[in-house]
Amino acid sequence: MIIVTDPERKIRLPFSRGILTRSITLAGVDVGIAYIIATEVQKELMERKLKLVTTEEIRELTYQKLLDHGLNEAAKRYLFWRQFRKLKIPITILLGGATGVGKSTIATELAFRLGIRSVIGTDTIREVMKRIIAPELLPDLHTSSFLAWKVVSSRKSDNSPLIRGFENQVQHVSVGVSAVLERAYKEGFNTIIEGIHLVPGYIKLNENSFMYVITVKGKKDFEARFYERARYSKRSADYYLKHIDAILEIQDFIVGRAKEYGIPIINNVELESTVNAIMENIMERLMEQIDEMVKD
Ligand SMILES: Nc1ncnc2c1ncn2[C@@H]1O[C@H](COP(=O)(O)OP(=O)(O)O)[C@@H](O)[C@H]1O
Ligand SMILES: O=C(O)[C@@H](COP(=O)(O)O)OP(=O)(O)O
Repeated sequence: MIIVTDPERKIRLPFSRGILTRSITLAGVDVGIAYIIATEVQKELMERKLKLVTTEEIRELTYQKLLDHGLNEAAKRYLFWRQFRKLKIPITILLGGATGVGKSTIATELAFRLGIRSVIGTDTIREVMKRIIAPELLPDLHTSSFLAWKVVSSRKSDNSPLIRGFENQVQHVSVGVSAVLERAYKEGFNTIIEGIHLVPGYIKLNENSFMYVITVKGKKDFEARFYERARYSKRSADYYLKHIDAILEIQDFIVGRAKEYGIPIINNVELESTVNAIMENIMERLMEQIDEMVKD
């Protein structure tokens, strides 16, 4: 058995092809190829008759194998994500977008790949706030975002009553979102927040906040997502399909805000490419930061 040691983190663990495969997939490598590379690394370690190997030696060997497979970009990403985890830079990822676009699915996949344990939905924050603030006080909290307009007579604005009602709910839920964000910044832990209430311009971001607006093109795609979600949750597709025009109008409003505030918009066609696009973007921005840190 090969024992892996990390003097810095004072750990000694048996070599695991599964753990190495997962960290290679973090670099955006297909899991099948990642497994092949992890197997090659294991084979080489066994041929060297090594009983004890450091994480640094595994990193170098894996990096070389990625290059041998012609995966140069993935090799760079592999080194980056390992360096990122060592640097312990606390990051917050925020995924906004209309209901049903795929935010919580993407959040779960990102959390797995980045080893982030704290993931919270704004609909959960809203549920907590609903228990504390009675409908008589804030009626818009106690309904879906696309129905809030029915219970509030909001201030005059250029927007439609639907959007004014939606903005009301966003403004109120943003109080809870900001509380979660501030705690994450103060405690210095990585967190992912996802939900329709993450609308650009409603929450304060810092240099380690990475916000994205997720979209789905058109009614057909929304329909498929609602039916897919209804297969394993109690959120009935018909309820959302009945309000599809309102949901589309809200998506347009959120996209407009994203363009106004320079927030990346990602059309969520295929989960894998959406997750990779977000990780690429985070990596690029973090690498700039790390370069700045090294320069200073
Ligand atoms: N890229 C995708 N392609 C196909 N289906 C997806 C994709 N992303 C998410 N889904 C599915 O769409 C449904 C809605 O996703 P979900 O994450 O619940 O949306 P949201 O959190 O934005 O309301 C889920 O059943 C999910 O499995
Ligand atoms: O208010 C809304 O539009 C959705 C938001 O759900 P997410 O998109 O945040 O999952 O909550 P629901 O109506 O299901 O209670």
